Amino acid sequence: MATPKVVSPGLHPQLVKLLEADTYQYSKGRPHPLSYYYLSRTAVRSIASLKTLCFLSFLVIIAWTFLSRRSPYSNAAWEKAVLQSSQRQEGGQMTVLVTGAAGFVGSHVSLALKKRGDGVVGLDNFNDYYPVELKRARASNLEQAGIFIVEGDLNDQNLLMKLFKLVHFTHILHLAAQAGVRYAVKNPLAYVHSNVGGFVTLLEQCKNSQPQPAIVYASSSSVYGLNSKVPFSEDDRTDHPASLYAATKKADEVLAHTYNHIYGLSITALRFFTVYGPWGRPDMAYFSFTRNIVEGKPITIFQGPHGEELARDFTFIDDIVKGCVASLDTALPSTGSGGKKHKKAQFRIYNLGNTQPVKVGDFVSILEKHLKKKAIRNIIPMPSTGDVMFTHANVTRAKHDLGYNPSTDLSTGLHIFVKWYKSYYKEGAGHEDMLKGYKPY
Ligand SMILES: O=C(O)[C@H]1O[C@H](OP(=O)(O)OP(=O)(O)OC[C@H]2O[C@@H](n3ccc(=O)[nH]c3=O)[C@H](O)[C@@H]2O)[C@H](O)[C@@H](O)[C@H]1O
Repeated sequence: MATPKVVSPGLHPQLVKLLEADTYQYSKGRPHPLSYYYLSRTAVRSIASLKTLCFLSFLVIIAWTFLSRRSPYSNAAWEKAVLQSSQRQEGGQMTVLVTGAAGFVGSHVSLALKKRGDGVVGLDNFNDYYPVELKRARASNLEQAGIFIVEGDLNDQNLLMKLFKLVHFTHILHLAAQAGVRYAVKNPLAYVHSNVGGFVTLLEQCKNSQPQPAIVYASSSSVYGLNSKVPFSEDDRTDHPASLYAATKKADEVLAHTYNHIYGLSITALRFFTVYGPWGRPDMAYFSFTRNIVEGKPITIFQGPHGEELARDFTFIDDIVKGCVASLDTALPSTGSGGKKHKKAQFRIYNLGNTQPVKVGDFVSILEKHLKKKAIRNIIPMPSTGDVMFTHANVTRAKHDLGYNPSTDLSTGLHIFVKWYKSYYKEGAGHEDMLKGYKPY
């Protein structure tokens, strides 16, 4: 092939040299090292490589930022905080993992355990079932007491593995759950995820631990469902749940039995009866009714099919805390290792109620007295969202085994709650905005 002629009159000699060199590629089949073609290709390639490098660096920075936010548990500071929180102080006998530590019951029991010297590590996913700011505020109380809350989900096997590798927990107080009876109609899978999936993930981790911890966990009065024998005793039938929430709590009880039977895990189920008190749950009636009465808004009171009033065995938080602590103190060690049970392990179920059911209308009257304000009562037929007509605990077994003795009557307990509510949500305290726009299901 003939070499193309480069005509270059009047051009700068350096440019002529380059243009001539550019023809080199035609004759030799490859670009001359001085050609435009070669130089421009090289420049383009360098720019492209630089671009790729910049893009990759950008990806790395994004991934690092994302992972470091999603997995705060991968750094040394996190491990130090967990270890510090797990340290026992003088008088402490156990090292407890409290799941749901930023929750209502979890935060109270964590503080009680820490106060007497036990090592306490919290775990909570800070979900937004009700305003998260309240959970953050509880968590900040715990932080001040030296309790670190790991932020993560129970279903995260890697997180649990890492946590159990770092700390030898003697006890697990498992209170994390998707709570609320009526919301289960709206979001059933949230209950399956937390109450069934999360519980099994935790049991799996405990079963594999060496040595295995003893487990105390929250069941619910709702497992009695349509049971009509009063008061409710632990041996009564619990196979007629009225809500999906209750069904998942019943599932927990049978799952717990299986792990106790096969793997020797020591397990105690506590059936809580409508727990109320300071730092409580905004989705529950005592809280939302208080808010509405204070704000002059109507409250909705459910009625049975023949106009009957519903009744609950409302139980004050301090009594529940005592029941939880006594259950941990009396829990025997698990008996398994290497995925096998070596002898029969402890399996217990207790009612933790107040033993004095109160009709919802009377409970509202007590609230009115403490709030010094009348409620606007809107009475409607009970919607078919899983409520039961009444609950009433027989606590003979808990009394005998745990020394459980509920001592706060509803009026005293609501007085304490109202005092807390008024100081926490007082105008200007900055907390009132937390509840704005929130409406319990
Ligand atoms: O012991 C339990 O196992 C459960 O207790 C709690 O459920 P409940 O007993 O339903 O409490 P809560 O909502 O305070 O309603 C109280 C009463 O007010 C009635 N109620 C409620 C709302 C309303 O708008 N109107 C009304 O009449 C209502 O019908 C009821 O009669 C926990 O939420 C739950 O997580 C679980 O732990």
